[in-house]
Amino acid sequence: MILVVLEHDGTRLRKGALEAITRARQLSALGDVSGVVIGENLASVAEEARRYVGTVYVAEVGAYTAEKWAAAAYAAAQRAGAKVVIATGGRQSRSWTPRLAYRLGAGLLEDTLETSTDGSRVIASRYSFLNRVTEKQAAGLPVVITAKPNTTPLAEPQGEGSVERLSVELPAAKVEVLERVTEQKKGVSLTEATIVVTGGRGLGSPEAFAGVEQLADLLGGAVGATRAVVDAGWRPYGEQVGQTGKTVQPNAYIALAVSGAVQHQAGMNKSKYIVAVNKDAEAPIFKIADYGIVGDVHQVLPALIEATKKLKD
Ligand SMILES: Cc1cc2nc3c(=O)[nH]c(=O)nc-3n(C[C@H](O)[C@H](O)[C@H](O)COP(=O)(O)OP(=O)(O)OC[C@H]3O[C@@H](n4cnc5c(N)ncnc54)[C@H](O)[C@@H]3O)c2cc1C
Repeated sequence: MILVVLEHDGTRLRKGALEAITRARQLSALGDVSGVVIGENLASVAEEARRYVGTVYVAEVGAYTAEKWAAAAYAAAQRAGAKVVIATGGRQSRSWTPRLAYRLGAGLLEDTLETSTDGSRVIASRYSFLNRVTEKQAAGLPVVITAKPNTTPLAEPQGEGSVERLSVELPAAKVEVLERVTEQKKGVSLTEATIVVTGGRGLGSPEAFAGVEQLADLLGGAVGATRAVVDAGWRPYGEQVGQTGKTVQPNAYIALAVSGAVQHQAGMNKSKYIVAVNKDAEAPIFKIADYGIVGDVHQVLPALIEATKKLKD
């Protein structure tokens, strides 16, 4: 049996959960797929989840702590008899999956780009050594895997699974959460956005990002940035797209004054449509772009904003 720990936002499954289900289905030689939803008030996510997996285990354990998530995933893995556990890669899973792997006596394949099986082991590729190297790993069973977001197609619903409530033995908390303040983020999240508008160093200044933000807002998309821009302190690291930043897979990726270095491409080349604006016709980004405009971004971006406004009116 394969168990997928299904990430959600309290109401719906996140995109990363649908990618993790695809990963599980790709390993179907190792068993059927079940899932677990962990958190509080899980009725609606459990209902959605059962359209994707055979059994959905529901672990009502309250607000997040790494100990609770590890305990809930462990209980679900035991109940399901799972030898493979798959979760979405990210900050949160980096803290609870090692605990789970330890309790299961399992290997841990972290932040994998793709996974397959030779029948008895899971083979995975991932970036390592500060993302300078792509390496291939193999682990026997049991194994815990995290899948780097935006590397895998989203799963489609498949039938009607059952829902089972899980009783979880929670460890005594060693750390108490005294207060939790959630940042009110403007706009959509970069990794979940269907449109991403990314600005590169060729914009010339942090102020020029006002136009990037405006276009992203008009299109209902998110703002991305290259590492050159982040290193210069123009934009926060959370917006960096690429090998050492986020991987995105939107329907449309608009790259403004971005050269398209391989390390940047590693984070966006799976986008459905790529649109590039660059004054240099030889810029590498044009090699992967579906639509390209050779021109000065300071003229093209205002024109794009005006055209988008007109289309919306
Ligand atoms: C180990 C490692 C990891 C890395 N990880 C990442 C990563 O995660 N993400 C990432 O982005 N990079 C990463 N990099 C850096 C990467 O190699 C590039 O240096 C970076 O992507 C370049 O950013 P850029 O395209 O904004 O800048 P540049 O390469 O300087 O490109 C600017 C572009 O703007 C164009 N331009 C200039 N003025 C205008 C104008 N007025 N109008 C239109 N176009 C204009 C230029 O023609 C040029 O193509 C990494 C590098 C290493 C070594």
